[in-house]
Amino acid sequence: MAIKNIRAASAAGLHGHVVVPGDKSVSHRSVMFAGLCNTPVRITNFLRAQDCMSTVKCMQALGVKVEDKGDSLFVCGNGLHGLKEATRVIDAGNSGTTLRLMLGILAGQNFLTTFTGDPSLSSRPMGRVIKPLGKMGAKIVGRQGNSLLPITVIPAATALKGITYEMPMASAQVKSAILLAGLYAQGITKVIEPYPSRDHTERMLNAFGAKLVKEGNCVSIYPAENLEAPEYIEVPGDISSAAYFIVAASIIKGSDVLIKNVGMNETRTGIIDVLRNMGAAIEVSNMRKSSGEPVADLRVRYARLHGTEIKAEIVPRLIDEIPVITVAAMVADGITVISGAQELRVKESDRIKTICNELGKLTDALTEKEDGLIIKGGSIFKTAQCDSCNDHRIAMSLAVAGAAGKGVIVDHAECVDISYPEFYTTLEMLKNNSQGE
Ligand SMILES: O=C(O)C1=C[C@@H](OP(=O)(O)O)[C@@H](O)[C@H](O)C1
Ligand SMILES: C=C(OP(=O)(O)O)C(=O)O
Repeated sequence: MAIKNIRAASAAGLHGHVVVPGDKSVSHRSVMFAGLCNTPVRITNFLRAQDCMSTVKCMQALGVKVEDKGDSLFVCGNGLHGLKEATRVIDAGNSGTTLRLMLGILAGQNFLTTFTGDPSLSSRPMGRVIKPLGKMGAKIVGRQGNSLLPITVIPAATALKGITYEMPMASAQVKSAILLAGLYAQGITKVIEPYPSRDHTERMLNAFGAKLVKEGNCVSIYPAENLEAPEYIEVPGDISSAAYFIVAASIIKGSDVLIKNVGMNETRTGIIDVLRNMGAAIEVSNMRKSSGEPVADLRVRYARLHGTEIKAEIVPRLIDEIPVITVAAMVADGITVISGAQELRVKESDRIKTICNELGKLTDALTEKEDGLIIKGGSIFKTAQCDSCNDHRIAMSLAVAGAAGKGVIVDHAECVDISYPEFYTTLEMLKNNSQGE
């Protein structure tokens, strides 16, 4: 499936209900942290997509037993100090989260590990975790002055030491890598971020008995002797996957869609705040907790949207949703300006460029800025053949734009398998449901 032909939605719009798959960030962490315990952990609603499977293979290579029994994933580790040296180079695939968090876990081990990855991951900056881990005493080397894959973690001569680190960017991956290394360090490790990023690591480590203290944008972790897992973890639905249907239902006339079991952690709900601010009709109901994370059902109906301004402080709360928010802004009345989003340049693709080049084939509305975009709303959609550039979030955003406009052909469409393998089937199902179902 190298090419996918997405047809425009009918005049009836999108209808029906969707249960989005498990959250990617929480799935990664569940298998990593469970693998650092010495009692078995059952994980339900684990995201079986390529990125999370990279994490599973990584933990298996380090001696952790992970078994998929259909409805649940069973993880059985050998304790916080029980990881074993892998016999081969470990492939982190396309997943930045896998590689960066694993570097944090491995920084304090007394064995050697070498990582590789796909061409996209091999061009993404890793100095942002290697530098602070180096300050803690870790020995990590890589290509291009210890900044790119392949990367080797060398056993450190002495124990890691806690540091206070002021992060130059708001990044949950960098924060998490340092906090994980902090579990193995002597003394307290403190991380300060410019703006709050997703806090799944802090919540889950806390539930596993680690001592963390949060004060504003600063979080400290104490060294741990061991981690104690709950018997089971239920992964909430991924709001980043729900985002495509939240936007599609908001911009396709006649739509009325119910999205069930969506993770509502407030470090992730920036998209709801922004779309509501643009006039979207999003109703939240059935708010509850799922293994320490808030979840809810979302009813989204078509509404006329207007342009907005998205600034640096909210960007970490919606970083992965900016490609699809751009699609909403292309339809909205007036101008939308996105600033402070330069982190998009170091994702699976340079997302600012890819958005402008590929979504730009469907409209004249987009202007590139160094740190974001200017989007002229109310634009006429054309149809075109566009390239996802092997970036899953771009592929799904192109599909939403095609469904909302005049259709689109997506090249390298199969990359949705990174985070949402059932995406195209679900979109077609919503398009085919008759109105008032
Ligand atoms: O910690 C995580 O699970 C993630 C953090 C974000 O990356 P950064 O922390 O690099 O911004 C996000 O883009 C990525 O999809 C998942
Ligand atoms: C940036 C993403 O993931 P990662 O950094 O884990 O590759 C993403 O899923 O959009």
